[in-house]
Amino acid sequence: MANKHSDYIEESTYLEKTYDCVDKETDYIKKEVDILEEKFFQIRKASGGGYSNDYELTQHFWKINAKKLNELKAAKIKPYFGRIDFKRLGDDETQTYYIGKTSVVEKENDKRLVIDWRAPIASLYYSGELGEAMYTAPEGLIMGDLTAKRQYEIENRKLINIFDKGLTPMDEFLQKALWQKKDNRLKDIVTTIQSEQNDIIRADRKNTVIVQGAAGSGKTTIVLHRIAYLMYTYKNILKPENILIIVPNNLFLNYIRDVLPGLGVDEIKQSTFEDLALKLLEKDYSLTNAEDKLINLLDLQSLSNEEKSKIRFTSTFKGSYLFKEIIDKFLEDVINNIVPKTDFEINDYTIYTYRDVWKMYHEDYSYLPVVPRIERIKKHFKETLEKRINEVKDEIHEKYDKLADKIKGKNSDDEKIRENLIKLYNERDESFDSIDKKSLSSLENYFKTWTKINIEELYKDLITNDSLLNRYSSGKIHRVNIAFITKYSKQIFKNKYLEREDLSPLIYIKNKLKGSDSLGKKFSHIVVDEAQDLSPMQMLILKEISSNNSFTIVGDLSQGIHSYRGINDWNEIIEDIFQNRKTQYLTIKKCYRSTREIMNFANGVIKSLNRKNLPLAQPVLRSGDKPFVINKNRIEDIIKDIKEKIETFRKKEYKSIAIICKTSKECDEVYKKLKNHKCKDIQLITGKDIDYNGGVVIIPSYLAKGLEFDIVMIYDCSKENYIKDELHIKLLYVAITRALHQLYIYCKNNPSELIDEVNDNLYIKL
Ligand SMILES: Nc1ncnc2c1ncn2[C@@H]1O[C@H](COP(=O)(O)OP(=O)(O)OP(=O)(O)O)[C@@H](O)[C@H]1O
Repeated sequence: MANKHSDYIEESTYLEKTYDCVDKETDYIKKEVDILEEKFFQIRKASGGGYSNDYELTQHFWKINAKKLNELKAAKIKPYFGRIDFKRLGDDETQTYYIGKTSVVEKENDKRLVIDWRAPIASLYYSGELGEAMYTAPEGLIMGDLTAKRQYEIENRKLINIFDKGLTPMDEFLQKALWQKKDNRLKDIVTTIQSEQNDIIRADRKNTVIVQGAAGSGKTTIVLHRIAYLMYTYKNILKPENILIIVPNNLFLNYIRDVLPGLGVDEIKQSTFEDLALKLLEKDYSLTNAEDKLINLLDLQSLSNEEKSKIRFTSTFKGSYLFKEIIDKFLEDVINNIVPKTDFEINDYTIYTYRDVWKMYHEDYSYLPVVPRIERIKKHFKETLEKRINEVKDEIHEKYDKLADKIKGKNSDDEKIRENLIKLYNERDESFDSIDKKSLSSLENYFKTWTKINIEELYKDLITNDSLLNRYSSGKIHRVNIAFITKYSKQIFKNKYLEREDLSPLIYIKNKLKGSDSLGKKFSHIVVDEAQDLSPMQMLILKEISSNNSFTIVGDLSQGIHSYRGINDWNEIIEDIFQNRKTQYLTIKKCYRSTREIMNFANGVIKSLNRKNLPLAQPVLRSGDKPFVINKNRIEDIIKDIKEKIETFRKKEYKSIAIICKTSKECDEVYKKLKNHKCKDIQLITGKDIDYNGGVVIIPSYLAKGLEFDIVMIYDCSKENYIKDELHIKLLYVAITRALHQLYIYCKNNPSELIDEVNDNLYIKL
């Protein structure tokens, strides 16, 4: 216990002093907030609700104070959790640093009692070993000697425990955190960030950081902490509205929504790729249901294997780098054929020759994307038209002057000459008039002869046209596959839909033809979670809306249940999309979510994939029950067992229990059956836009991806329901790795081959 520690009295005094400071600071800021709120009221009254500079300024200070007050609220519970003693090379004295979620400063003497966990030196707390140590600060690498590393357990303003690195196992602290029961929200981990996680959180902002992380290794948690770190470290450069997080669905968005505000970061833009894509396209396309394709691929009856493989191929193709190259070639031809091979004429007088226009289009303005280029040329024409017409008129003048000279030189009487000259000059003036009158309409008509650019039509032309795809793919795709792609796409478009795989090529075309400005503002940092489900083409689009290639991309290929439209190898992204420029590839293997037994079992299942380049997750620390595989002859008996287990776990106060099914249809069936058995308070999640409320939930595994539950029961993992193919292996792996403490797998009659192949020492058969 802490009171047996030799530094207990000293540490307790420091804690009291810190609490004192937090209390005082809180009182001070509360008063400031009151004053500012009163000021608000007065300004509003005086300005009658109108805009005022003073109001903006007051609001700015109010926001800063309200944020600090929030941070102090957390500090009031626990002002710090760790400490390091560090002697900088060349210094005589060792300095002590207490580390907390937010800094605490003594106003009177400006003394920092607690430093923020994101401060450069705090990195030593997470990654430094006792002895020689170093960390990176804005001024460069700082070397020195790390003489102590300490953790504190504080409850109700009292010091409960002190752990010293080297004397007590530091894992104890982490163990306690991991044994906690989880509710419906992800939590921050500032007190227990591990060294390999710290490296990702603090990785160079300018790099494209790509992380392959095992299930439960903390990827989601880490990226959120990385954002908090970046916002703190680069507060003068990064604005929250310029940071973007891409998440798989809205359920997931709700699941992570407390973490960033808890770390003092607000107003970060978070979106699914589809929502973002529709905004970039500025059109409200109707999309086919995102999960329908997966459900079709999982259905073991409706489609033949050949059909499934073609559907998979079409999805892969639409998101591939190869398709990007095909689009490039196709657009090159479109762009080269926009300008008609004719002169711009008015009344047979050439205002601009085809050669002039060609030069403008292919040389003078070729630096512009084609749509703004055409606009620029139109503008140029309008600006110079009058001058050009005057030049043409001068030529006409000359022509008529010559004609007049001829008339004058003729041997006719004066009256005749006069008549002819009047006729000639009238003709000339009429011609001038006509040119003037027709100038604008001729210009318009001339541009009407240019090929029209309609992004949607261009895309649909390409993806539904066998000969175009054949021509531009240069034999890289088999004709049979092309025929399927075009037929399949026609069918979707006929029903006035697009599928999500169509969105990125459309944006790509828009970007190519209209330029990246047409995609709106650029982001200074983009985070992609569950990145294995995004295609190379989607990554390319994200790259287009990034101002600097500053990315944090995390995912797990073992969980790539959408691998038919996602990424199968991180090298595809590193080489094709980011072209090896400033990319940093990292792997994290340790799983913090599930017990060792659950993770060993999950590894047994994923081994069936036979992928040598996929590192297995390393289970750490916690040990619990082996997973239970429960075999019943009747579905009714499975339901009864699930019901009994729910009742038992509820009594044990587990906060989150999931029954994970293969599809939403299966979820509906289980839900009805449990209801018939009077099993109450169960939430059914099958669609999108839903928030998990905690407690018992029935959910398909593709929606459970990213989430976690104290107890997981997998419904019907029988031979007929889970076959040995890539999709089923990954789906089962995802379901298993959602469990923190206990896992039950139900099978009707016989377990799936995927379970049979796991070493039977790794689970208990019931
Ligand atoms: N250093 C840590 N200390 C305490 N808990 C941690 C730590 N790292 C991760 N965790 C916990 O492990 C669980 C898994 O984290 P998270 O969901 O971020 O992992 P993930 O890699 O995104 O998982 P998946 O890919 O399987 O969805 C969470 O409960 C998280 O709080």
